[in-house]
Amino acid sequence: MFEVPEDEGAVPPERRSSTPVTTLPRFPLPSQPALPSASTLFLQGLDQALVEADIIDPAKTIAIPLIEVNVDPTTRLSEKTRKRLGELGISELFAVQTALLPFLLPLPPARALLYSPYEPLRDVCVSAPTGSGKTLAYALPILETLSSRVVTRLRALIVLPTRDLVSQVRETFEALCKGRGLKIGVATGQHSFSQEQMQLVGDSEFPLQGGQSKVDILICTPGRLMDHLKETPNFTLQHLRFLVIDEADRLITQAFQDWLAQVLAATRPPTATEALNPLSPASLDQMYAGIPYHDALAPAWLHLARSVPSIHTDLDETKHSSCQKLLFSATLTRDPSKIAALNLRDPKYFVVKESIGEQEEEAMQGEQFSMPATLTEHMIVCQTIQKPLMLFYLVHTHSVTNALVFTKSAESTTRLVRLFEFFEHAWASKEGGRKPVVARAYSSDLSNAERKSILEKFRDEEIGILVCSDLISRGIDISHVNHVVSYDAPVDMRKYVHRVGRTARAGRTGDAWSLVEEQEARYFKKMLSTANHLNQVAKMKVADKVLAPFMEHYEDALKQLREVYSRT
Ligand SMILES: Nc1ncnc2c1ncn2[C@@H]1O[C@H](COP(=O)(O)OP(=O)(O)OP(=O)(O)O)[C@@H](O)[C@H]1O
Repeated sequence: MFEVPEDEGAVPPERRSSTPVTTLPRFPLPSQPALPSASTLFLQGLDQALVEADIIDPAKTIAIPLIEVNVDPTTRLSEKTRKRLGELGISELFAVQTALLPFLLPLPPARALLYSPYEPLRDVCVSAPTGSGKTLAYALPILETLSSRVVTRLRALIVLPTRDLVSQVRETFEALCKGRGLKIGVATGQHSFSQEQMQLVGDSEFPLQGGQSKVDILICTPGRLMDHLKETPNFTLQHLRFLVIDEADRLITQAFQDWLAQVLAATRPPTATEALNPLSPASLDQMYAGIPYHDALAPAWLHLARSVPSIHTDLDETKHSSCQKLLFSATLTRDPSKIAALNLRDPKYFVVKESIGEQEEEAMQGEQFSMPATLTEHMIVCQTIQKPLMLFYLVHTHSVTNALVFTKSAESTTRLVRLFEFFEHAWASKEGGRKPVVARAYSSDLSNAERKSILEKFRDEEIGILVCSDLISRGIDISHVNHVVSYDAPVDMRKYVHRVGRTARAGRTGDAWSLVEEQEARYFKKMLSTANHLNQVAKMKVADKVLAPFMEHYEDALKQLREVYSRT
């Protein structure tokens, strides 16, 4: 039996033996491995490409040279495009554009091919602050790449969550592509389905394996895209070179008709087995009803052509779809399960944000949001009853006009506008008959034509305050918005980021004000602090005596509002 070695110091002197005891060698106690850092733990399970994202400094710009060279090696832009940008008043590339253009426009320019079946192109995910120029970051590479096309085919598809955004992005493309011969179409359901079909594919008498298109670039909402995929003869995505999903985090969570899976499937060539299986949607018989010839199939679809004898050899290389997926958002999800649904091909991530110290990075867990550097944020905690007063106070003490005011519903939007009008008329007459500040509601209750006209009036500064629901919290670009007021506090950080991002765009300054009811304050602060953003929002206290001058007119306005509602 072994004698258990004892620590000499722990044995009383009377029990210590004079003969040395043979002790077993001591081994170090098992030690705990050092704990991984908080940021390492957070990154576990994330796509490696996301971990290795390219971080781009938001302050980075590159001047667009006007010298006469065909393709400028730095910006990768052709002379025609640089000239056009100059005419549009754009003289430099913003940070997100400085990174995307070289990546998407390879040198020499001849390599910007319309098809790349043997060298699959890498997909791209971009997270960049609101107003940082993401639209041009994809519109410019699309324009430059498609300029080399001879035949019109549907080669770029841009999917956006709302009709308003579709028409905004269309305007950008039309301005940019002027004189370049590229045809741009939209599909949002604003026109009748047959009208849209005519505009997109024309008169399709008989099915063509290669499809048919009257547009090179299609900008659409997912719902109408699905309708065309299912029901428009000869509408095909096989020639797509670019699939852009803008406001990607919102769109990929929209389950509508399983739109994403269906669109992705339509960009992939069917396997030979799928093509021969009469039950498969990709079946040749179903698709082409036995038409014996093909009409310009995309390279990766050529095996479907019945008129082309398919002789397989060991040297055959797999042909890939040439479609490159580009995902954009100011709040792009880092949730691996959601990203997985996109089936990205060797994705490259670009993140535009201030680089921060290692220690700060360490302290950050969870989703990170980067805001425009030119944005100033405030929060005012108040009682529910005081919120209208706070709005009047902001308008008349902090000159909050050219402002978007966000409420939680279309109904509260209408009510607030009525109250504001009653107050404003009384207040303006008190101030010697000056013109009252005009407020209008912008909500889903209005028709398209009404919404368009209201937005135009707001752009022309005939309307000073646009009270709206979250319908326009994403993407809408109105340069003169100086203020954003969250009259009802946003319920999550994403909403907050997109709302406040309607101001401080393209390097301009802007202010965001959040009115937070006392009972919501804890939740709101927690939301900001989880996003490591609490310190960036200044807390403002507004004393009762500052609000007192507005009180009388506010009470009058409330009385008038009550009368209106009791009558209706
Ligand atoms: N290089 C540039 N020079 C000057 N203005 C630019 C440049 N790039 C974009 N802009 C302008 O900046 C504004 C914001 O651009 P854009 O709408 O693309 O932002 P965004 O990043 O998509 O924002 P959001 O996330 O809110 O949709 C637009 O008015 C656009 O014309």
